[in-house]
Order: sequence, then structure tokens, then C-alpha cells
Amino acid sequence: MTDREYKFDDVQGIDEAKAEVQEMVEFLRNPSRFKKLGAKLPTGMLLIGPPGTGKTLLAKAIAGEADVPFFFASGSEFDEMFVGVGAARIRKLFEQARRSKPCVVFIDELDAVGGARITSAIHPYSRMTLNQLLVELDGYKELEGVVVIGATNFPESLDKALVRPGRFDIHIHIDMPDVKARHNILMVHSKKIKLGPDVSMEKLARGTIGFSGADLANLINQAALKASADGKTEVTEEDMEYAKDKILMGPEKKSAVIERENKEKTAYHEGGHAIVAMFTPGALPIHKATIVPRGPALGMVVMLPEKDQLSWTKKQLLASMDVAMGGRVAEEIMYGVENVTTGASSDFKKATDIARAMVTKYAMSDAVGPVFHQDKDKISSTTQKIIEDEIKRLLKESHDRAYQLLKTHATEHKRLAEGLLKYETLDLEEIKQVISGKPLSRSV
Ligand SMILES: Nc1ncnc2c1ncn2[C@@H]1O[C@H](COP(=O)(O)OP(=O)(O)OP(=O)(O)O)[C@@H](O)[C@H]1O
Ligand SMILES: [Zn+2]
Repeated sequence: MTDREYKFDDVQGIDEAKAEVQEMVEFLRNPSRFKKLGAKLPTGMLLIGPPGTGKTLLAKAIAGEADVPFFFASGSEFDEMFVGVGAARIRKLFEQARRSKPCVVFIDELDAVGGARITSAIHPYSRMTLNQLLVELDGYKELEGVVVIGATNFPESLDKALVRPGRFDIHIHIDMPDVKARHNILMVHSKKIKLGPDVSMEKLARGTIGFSGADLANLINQAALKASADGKTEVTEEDMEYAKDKILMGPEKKSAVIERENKEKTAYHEGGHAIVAMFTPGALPIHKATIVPRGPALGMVVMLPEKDQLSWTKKQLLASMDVAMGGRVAEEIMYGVENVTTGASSDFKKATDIARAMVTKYAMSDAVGPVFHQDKDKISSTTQKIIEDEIKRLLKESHDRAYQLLKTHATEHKRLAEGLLKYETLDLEEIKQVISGKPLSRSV
């Protein structure tokens, strides 16, 4: 298969990302028409996500869907000890691209070119490489019709200059696959092999939490190798289990085993946040809840709007505190105070930050009064004590509200946790359905 032959169907489980890049494909198919419409021409796009989740594959599929050439480069190739070599390679890459437009240029491991470490003494010439890349990106007139896609696992480490408007300014997040996504990825890759009748892809998808798309492709491949080594004509469940264990045994997959053990606790924890959010007036609406790990988080409840809100009422702030408390309180209720995990620490930080701001910045505490406290040092120790007591009181009251609410809605909480264990990711409509006790129509 050449790069041009990849299609969206080859990339599974990232429907949101695919929808977001659709416009890019339209543009590549007919750049001049796009220009006539007066639309803003897309140039740089950043794919952000953990290794092996299909970033490269998605970039290839964009080129494939638009039927345009695909140029691949990896940031680490530009990492040169000799002056000017990296910069020259960048120049050459873009020269080639301009000659072949419309086309896609993909730079994997963008952080290797544009990361913070480029200032380090062992990479003295890397700044030149980055500068050359910036120059190329800014020559948008010549670049018209060239779409530059970068990929990174560490967006925070990118040089700010790279993500400025007109450069890599469209950001698309790709997460680890949930059970449905894993199911679809397994289906795509198993098309190439002959499956025995005893293989259940659904079961395999359920048993592979913590596996990336690349891990799943590897699993199918290893199973096929095992089957053929054993002289079989089809791949059986036994081969799949063998391959799965082999991958799980690998050093990099230790975390997947741990995640599996934590799954139930995570489901109750995230379920706790979500239930409090559902039943507390003033709480932000939920977008989705998931127990698929992302970065250091074991799971999360995504609320809408995530960051655009400019002004908050006291009621909304209290609700946000309660939602943050809901995770830890859920663990307390389910497993007892002595068995709560450290996973709730960022929730406490969030609740505490809100409480502190309410008391010291928003004058939402009668005991402290309408004062804006900017600098801790200027506050008398008496006032400081009042402030700390107020924060404690707000947190304690929030904790108790969340506790009461989760006790009252214990049935819904249990249903939601079970739904999360089964489906891993649920959107708002599905959450509503699950907590009302109705089964979903999908099986994964
Ligand atoms: N979402 C997916 N759907 C189908 N196959 C996938 C998916 N993600 C990964 N794969 C399989 O894993 C292989 C490697 O994935 P890919 O190189 O696209 O990951 P990546 O996100 O670019 O990883 P890295 O960050 O390590 O470069 C793909 O060629 C494909 O076989
Ligand atoms: Zn939490």
C-alpha cells in the first residue's frame, strides 16, 4: 500500500478528529475553489496524542482522501550535530512540497525540532533548524496548497513561536482508544487475516484497555504469526490470548495492567463527578465521561464549556467545587475512607483553588467581607486565620453536599459506574439513558 492509498476507513476510533480534518481534505481537493470562496486557507495543523494512536495514519489518510502526495519527515532526522544540516533538510523538504502542491507535509515528533530542549548545549544548531521551519511556514503565499501537519506527544514542550496563528494553529487531540474504538481498530486489522469461529472481537476489545492502535495492530500480527508457526490455517482465540499476554508482558505495557485493576475504582470516581454534576443546579453541563486514561489522569468528566466562561456566579462556583469533590467522595462511600486513592489530589486542588478565590478575590464570604486580597504577606495573621477557616468551611460544606447527593443518588451512581465499566466512554445522552436504567443499544 502506498501512502496515497490510505483512507479514513483505515483509521478507526477517532471520529471527532476525522470530522475536524474534513475541511482540510476539501481544501486539498480543490485549493483554488476554496480561495475563491474567501475561506481562510488552512496551512498548519498539530495532531496531539500518545504514541501509536494513529497520528501518522490520519495524516496519510488526509492525503489519501484528497488524492495528493504525502511527504514524511521525522523531527529527529533534523537533529544534527553539524551546523546547517537540519536547516538544509527542512528547506529541501519544503522545496519538494511546493513543487508538488497540493500536497501534505507531515512532520512526526515535531518537538524534536521545536521543543524546549533545543536550547541545550548538546544541540547547538537546532535553533537554526527551528528558525528555518518558521521561515518556511511563514512563506504562506508559496505554500498555498501545502498542508503542513505536525505530530507531538508533548504539546507543552513546543516552542511558542511554532503554535502562533498562521503556523501550527489548528490543534487536534487524539486520545487512547476506548472499548468501541478498540473494537473497530481490531476489526480493521483483522480483515487481513483468517479468523477462527471462536474469536470474539468484542471480548478482545474489552480485555485490552490501555492498548493503543499500534498495540492492537501488533496484537493481530503476533497472533497471526503464532497461528502460522503452529501450522494452523486460521487464527484462534488461543492465538489472540497468547499475543495479548505477550504484549502485556512487555515493559511499556505495565501501565495497562495497573489500569485494568484500577478500572472499577476509576468508574466510581468519575461516576461520582458526573452524578454530582447531573444533579447540582448551576453545575456546567457534561460533555462526556470516560475511564480511558489520558496523560496522568485515569479518567475524566469533560464539561462544557471547558474554558470560555468569563464570569461565574457564586452558585456556579459552589457547584464546581461539589463536582470536583464528587470523585473522592465516591471513593469514600464505595471503598471506605481508609481505601481512598491519591487520584483525587488534583480534584482537591481544584476545589481548594475555587474556595480560596471565592474568599480572597470575589468577596463571597461574609466572615472575610468585601476585600480583595492580593498579597498574602500584607494580610495580618488574624485575617489569615479567618481566611483559612473560611476556606476550610467551604470545602467541608462542599464535601458534605457531595456526600449527601451521592447517597441520595446511589442507584444512579451505581448504574453509571457499571455503564462506564462496560462502555468506558459515555456522552451526555448515554449517561442519561444509563442512569435511568435503560440499556444502550450498542454492545461496545
Ligand atoms: N486509530 C487507528 N486505527 C487503525 N490502526 C491504527 C490506529 N492507530 C494506530 N494504528 C496502527 O498502528 C500503526 C502505527 O500508528 P501511527 O504510526 O499512525 O501512530 P502515531 O500516533 O503516529 O504514533 P507515534 O506517535 O509513535 O508516531 C498504524 O500504522 C496502524 O497499523
Ligand atoms: Zn477526579
